[in-house]
Amino acid sequence: MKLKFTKMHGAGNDFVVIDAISQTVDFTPEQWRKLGDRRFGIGADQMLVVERPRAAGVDFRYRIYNADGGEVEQCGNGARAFVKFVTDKGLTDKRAIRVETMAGIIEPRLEDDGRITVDMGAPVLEPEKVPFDAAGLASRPESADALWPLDVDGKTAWISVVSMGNPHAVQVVDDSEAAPVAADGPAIERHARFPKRVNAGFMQVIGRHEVRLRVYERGAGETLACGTGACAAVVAGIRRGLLDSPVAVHTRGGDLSIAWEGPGRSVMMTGPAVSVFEGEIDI
Ligand SMILES: N[C@@H](CCC[C@H](N)C(=O)O)C(=O)O
Repeated sequence: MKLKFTKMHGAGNDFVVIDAISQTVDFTPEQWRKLGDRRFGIGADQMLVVERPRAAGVDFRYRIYNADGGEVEQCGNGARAFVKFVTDKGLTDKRAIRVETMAGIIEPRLEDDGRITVDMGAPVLEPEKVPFDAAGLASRPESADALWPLDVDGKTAWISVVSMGNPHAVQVVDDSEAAPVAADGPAIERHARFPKRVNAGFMQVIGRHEVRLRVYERGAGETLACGTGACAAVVAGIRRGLLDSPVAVHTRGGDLSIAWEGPGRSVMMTGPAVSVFEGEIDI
């Protein structure tokens, strides 16, 4: 079949976005992998699928597939791309949209300056719900957070665990550019203590309102930016007493602004979304 798509990115985290309202989309993991493949397909970190809603009181449903073909719960940069897509395609004229994801309902809003703010919901901080298997580990209390010792190829990484609908392990490093993202990222992603695998964040604190962040993403490898990773890192930094809201998060692909007023409150993420080109592929 011929599939119409739009290639987009949010701070360099790139997406193939597909309208599944006007097209039938029911692909195997192999087909998702082909779409995400940078040599044999289109190439993207994630594929985003826009569908009609299932629940009452929401505008759309959107689904997320990693480049490895697996469907996942949440994608922060993708949520912004989703808003630009449905707006540009004339699928809605609302500026505030309610959208179902596998992780629940999120509420993105198109700002006057073209950036998009997403209410990403409240972070989940209980290790077992991330999920993280903490059995037998002694945590190190740090301000309101608990750091967990994770054995990574014989070294100990002290991590915070946070779910933004999807799982994150965040560690603070002295220099994010020198951090062992390529070496340690895959080992953390598939560490036995994370039964659903995990996104591994490496955060350098620049000041109380500013960090640099690199993320080795579950199912995609290191990306130029990770929206939920930025939310999780800021939540961890605030809980550790290192940061105050709002926080500017510098990634290799651009900047995001993250605000969080504390436990039980939503994390608000603001950033760009860009359309790059449209196309059609045989799939
Ligand atoms: N790039 C995303 C996260 C996409 C999903 C992630 N790789 C996972 O498997 O949880 C973002 O911007 O949040």
